[in-house]
Amino acid sequence: MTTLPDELDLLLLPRWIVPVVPRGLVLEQHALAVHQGRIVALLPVEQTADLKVRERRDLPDHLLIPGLVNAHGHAAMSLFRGLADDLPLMTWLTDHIWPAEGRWVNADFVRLGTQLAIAEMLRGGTTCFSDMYFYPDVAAAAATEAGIRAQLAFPVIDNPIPGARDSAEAIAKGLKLHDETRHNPLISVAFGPHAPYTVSDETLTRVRTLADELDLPIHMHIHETAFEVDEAVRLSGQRPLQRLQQLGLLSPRLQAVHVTQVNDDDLKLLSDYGVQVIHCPESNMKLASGAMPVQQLLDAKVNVALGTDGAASNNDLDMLGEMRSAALLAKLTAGDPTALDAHAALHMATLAGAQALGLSDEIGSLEVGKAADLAAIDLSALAQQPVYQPVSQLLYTCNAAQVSDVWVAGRPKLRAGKLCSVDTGPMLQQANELATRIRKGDTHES
Ligand SMILES: CSC[C@H]1O[C@@H](n2cnc3c(O)ncnc32)[C@H](O)[C@@H]1O
Ligand SMILES: [Zn+2]
Repeated sequence: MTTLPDELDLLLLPRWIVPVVPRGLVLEQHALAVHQGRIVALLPVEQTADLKVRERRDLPDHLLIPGLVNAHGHAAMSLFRGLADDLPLMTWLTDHIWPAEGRWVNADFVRLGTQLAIAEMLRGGTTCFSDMYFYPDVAAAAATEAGIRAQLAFPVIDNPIPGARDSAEAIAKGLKLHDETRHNPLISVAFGPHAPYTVSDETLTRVRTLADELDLPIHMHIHETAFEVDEAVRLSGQRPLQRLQQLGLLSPRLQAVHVTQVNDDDLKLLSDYGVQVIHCPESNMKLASGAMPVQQLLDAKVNVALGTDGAASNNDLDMLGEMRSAALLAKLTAGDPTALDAHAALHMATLAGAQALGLSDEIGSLEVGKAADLAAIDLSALAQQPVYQPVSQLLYTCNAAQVSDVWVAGRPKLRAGKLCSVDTGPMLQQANELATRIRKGDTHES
């Protein structure tokens, strides 16, 4: 047994611990010890009596789990929450979201929207998120300041975008961000080619070459709707996944987001190439984009992570709610109530997310040596009694409101339901002032 430090930074004593590895394990009468930002022990409570600790937290009604990993979103779009609802994807994007982005998105917008999204995510137990949005350098700074883990997928599109005149400039800026953040333990950077229908073969080839050279992930919306796939077949005779295979993009470093359209050939490609797949069930349902065949993918040994997508299409960033939606939708899609059980859904929202983002050596499960990214959920509410199985309760009765405490790399971010060191007042005031102007169609952007 490894020796513990003379004095531990933190000792947590929750009612239950679900470490996610090994799958299905629920520990009672156990404690988790944290030192210098890392998990240093998971041990029976009776072995903790003589331990010297700086802080000891009793969590008598709580379930301790790994921090949730939101594997896909557009954080700053929190400022567009509710702007355009109940529409299909392409109408939503082309008639509402893209015009609004062209008019309103600048560095200040991204700073405020990302700060707001981070506050919401920490409040709901998310300790790591993947973001694909404009001004990724600004989003990286907001994440660093808040002390949350993030993957920034810098956007690459064959059109001018806020913050970059063309794809070459977007790539140059993205690689600069990669260089500047290489020593930042909370930040990682990925290529973010938006979607098969907005990025040319030439640009995708450039992305693939650079991603191979630098060993960086590629994060992309793929096979989101039947329309996307049918249009690609109509125009080129190929499904997007076939095209990406030809261009050399399929690999375990590809993070394919949405993937609601999967025929047998697609399934084989995803499985053979070890592509990471990211499921966004609520966005897919709200835009009626389609339903990912989750159980089929899992049966084919494809890693499936979970994401909320942006707040403009979800409309929240609540990963516990997303887990429940994923489980319910998987059962309906498979016609099988055993599909995506509670432990499988928790795995999807934690370790599978970490694996998809290339971070599973560091986060995603409660194992000695991993970073202390943790969430405690209070299961004492009336509507949660009695508790036969805490993970069942977590999945089928909880949402963000029951998350009580959150740590990232051992640092407290939420304590007894209150965000630590974030004053949401000014942020909310600015967000509401901006929303008033957006609603009125104000043309002045300062
Ligand atoms: C290149 S920055 C991200 C870009 O993507 C847009 N977006 C948001 N949600 C979706 C979605 O579900 N599918 C495709 N594109 C989406 C966002 O508005 C930005 O323009
Ligand atoms: Zn998206």
